[in-house]
Amino acid sequence: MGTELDNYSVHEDNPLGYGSSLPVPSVQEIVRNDAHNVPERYIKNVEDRPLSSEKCSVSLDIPIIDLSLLTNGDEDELRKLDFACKDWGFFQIINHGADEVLPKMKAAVAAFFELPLCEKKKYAMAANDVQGYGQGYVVSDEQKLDWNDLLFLMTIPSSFRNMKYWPNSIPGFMEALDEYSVELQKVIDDIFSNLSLLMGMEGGFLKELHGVMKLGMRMNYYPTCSRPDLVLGVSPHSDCSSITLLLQDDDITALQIKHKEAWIPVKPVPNALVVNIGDVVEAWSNGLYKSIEHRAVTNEKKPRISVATFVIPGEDVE
Ligand SMILES: O=C(O)CCC(=O)C(=O)O
Ligand SMILES: [Fe+2]
Repeated sequence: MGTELDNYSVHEDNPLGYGSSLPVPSVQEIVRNDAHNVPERYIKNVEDRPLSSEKCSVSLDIPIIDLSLLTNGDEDELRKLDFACKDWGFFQIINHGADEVLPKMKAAVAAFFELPLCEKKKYAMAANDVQGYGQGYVVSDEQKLDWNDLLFLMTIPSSFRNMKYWPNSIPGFMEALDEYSVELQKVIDDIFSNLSLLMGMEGGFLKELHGVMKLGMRMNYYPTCSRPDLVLGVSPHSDCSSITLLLQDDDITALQIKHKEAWIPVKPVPNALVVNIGDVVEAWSNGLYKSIEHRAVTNEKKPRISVATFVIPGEDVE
């Protein structure tokens, strides 16, 4: 199982210590040149394909948590959150207060991927970095690749920003990321204060446990694929964040999570954010809350955009 943002040691020339990636072609460009081309390197081994022998169940939905109820101290909703973290490791939040900025954020990300390749390449990930435009964590020439292009940026704290990766030709791009980061921080505070209560701690406990809390945003672009049965948008992995918040298109079901040995599709709820427990909270909760394996599939009809925001504790945190 691959894990986002971990399994790497800190290098002197790699300020974030998240490792580095070999350059591979833009999938968006492969599809633009020939919509029917699915190069060998993207074709998963039979057992790893989206519809391999594993059960695919469509009858279950992950829990939906009303964040406004939680902030009003609703005990039933708090119990629901506890169940969601234990039994699913995933939930969707509604009434989170960030609705207004979501379309702006989606538009900013879409505008970036609409830029011509030569323009996007100005922001290409350097060999020793994870920030920038690229194709994820490629460590070997033999590795099977995912059907996905991405732009990864640290947004908070601003001292972790590397401005050479921030597209400056898109009006409103920085404002959208700034606003989205500010709104998400409030949502994150609310979630952690409720998780702290569930763990029998003071409301501010888990937030403080992070030390310097950082936000890293992985903006994903999944082009259409003529053979969605052969490829994966993102291979199965768990996030090594404390929690991750996912913004996704309202009309495409692509994210799948491992639940009781089956891959369960996460049906988008308009304006909701998908939240998942990462490896850090799994450890902090002594394994009570689960960091669940997930993956994304592709489709033939419509490209998809998602933004995964990883909440990352300070380096010195146990
Ligand atoms: O796009 C998705 O639905 C999932 C993305 C994801 O899991 C990630 O970026 O870590
Ligand atoms: Fe993920």
